[in-house]
Amino acid sequence: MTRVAVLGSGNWGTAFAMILADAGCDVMMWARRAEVADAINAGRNEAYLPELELPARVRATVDPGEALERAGVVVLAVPSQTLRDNLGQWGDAIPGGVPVVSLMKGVELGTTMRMSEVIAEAADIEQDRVVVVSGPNLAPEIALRQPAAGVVACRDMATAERVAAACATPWFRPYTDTDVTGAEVCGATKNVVALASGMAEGMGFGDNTKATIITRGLAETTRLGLALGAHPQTFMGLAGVGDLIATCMSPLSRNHSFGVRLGRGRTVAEATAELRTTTEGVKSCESILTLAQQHDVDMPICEQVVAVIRDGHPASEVGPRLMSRDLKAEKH
Ligand SMILES: NC(=O)C1=CN([C@@H]2O[C@H](COP(=O)(O)OP(=O)(O)OC[C@H]3O[C@@H](n4cnc5c(N)ncnc54)[C@H](O)[C@@H]3O)[C@@H](O)[C@H]2O)C=CC1
Ligand SMILES: O=C(CO)COP(=O)(O)O
Repeated sequence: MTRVAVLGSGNWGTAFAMILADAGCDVMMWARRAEVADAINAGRNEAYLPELELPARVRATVDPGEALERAGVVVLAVPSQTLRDNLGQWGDAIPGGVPVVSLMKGVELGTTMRMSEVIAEAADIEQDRVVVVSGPNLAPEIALRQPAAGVVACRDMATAERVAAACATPWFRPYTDTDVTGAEVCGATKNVVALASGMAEGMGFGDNTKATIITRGLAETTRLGLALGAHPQTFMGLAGVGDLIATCMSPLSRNHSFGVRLGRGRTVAEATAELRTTTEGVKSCESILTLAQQHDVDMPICEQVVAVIRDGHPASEVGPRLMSRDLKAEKH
């Protein structure tokens, strides 16, 4: 039986812990706050997923050393922008040789590094044992054990297979892959596209508009990914199209909900205060745009999301700006 450490006891850490337990693993979670660890040990993470009754195999502690002790797999589920700090605090306690799984969907501000790169650098982990899990996996639906699939990507296929085996259940189906870069670019960028899709919804636009944003969002995600060396097929898969559809259309997505508020005229500060949760695209839009500029990649939707979020432009200006650009061929 695999013992898994899940570092981060928020929405996705908790839902993924349940997947692992359902797949037969013993799970030890690390929580920042004692009341969260206590609640998990009592069977329910009241602060994040109160409706979910956790399997008895899921336990929690506030001591990262205790969580990581004897772990055969380590899973990281913290916000992208705090990951480096988190690893600074407990990265040394990660056991040697075991797979380290990133559940994060973001790009680090300042460095423009993907999460696997931050993990490798900050915790001195070989890239061959860094694994990325991505796909259309909204935590509240996962917590209800609704059928879903995801991608488990690692440069080393045998390591991807090992992690896939640790999280395969009758209702969660992991597909293995070796395209870590593609999975990460998809996961981070779809949050930015979901902000744009949410803005459109908040302004009262319907499904044609959202489908247009999703499809053109996929085009710019693909351009960025290919420039970074990703495999073209990844963008058509679960981490690409799959997660774009889920996140851009679902009211359960925090990025989508944040965008809806902006579309209704709220400021970034107001939307942040209303939602009070991790909304990765709000920070990563800027680092993704910088990454695109570094690689001379055109990302007009991302550019407009940055104009609204960083520069305070009204969401109502996004549509006219995108629609009035020079006409071009679709496959470009
Ligand atoms: N919630 C979802 O449906 C999904 C989330 N993800 C990704 O998983 C990652 C984590 O997201 P969630 O679990 O939803 O976030 P969350 O906000 O629900 O939980 C974040 C966890 O990180 C911990 N944490 C550690 N250090 C922190 C710090 N300095 N500041 C704030 N929190 C800190 C928090 O205590 C909390 O346990 C994100 O990158 C997100 O994009 C990916 C797929 C699905
Ligand atoms: O990544 C997710 C679903 O796959 C979760 O999306 P949000 O972070 O927008 O809630």
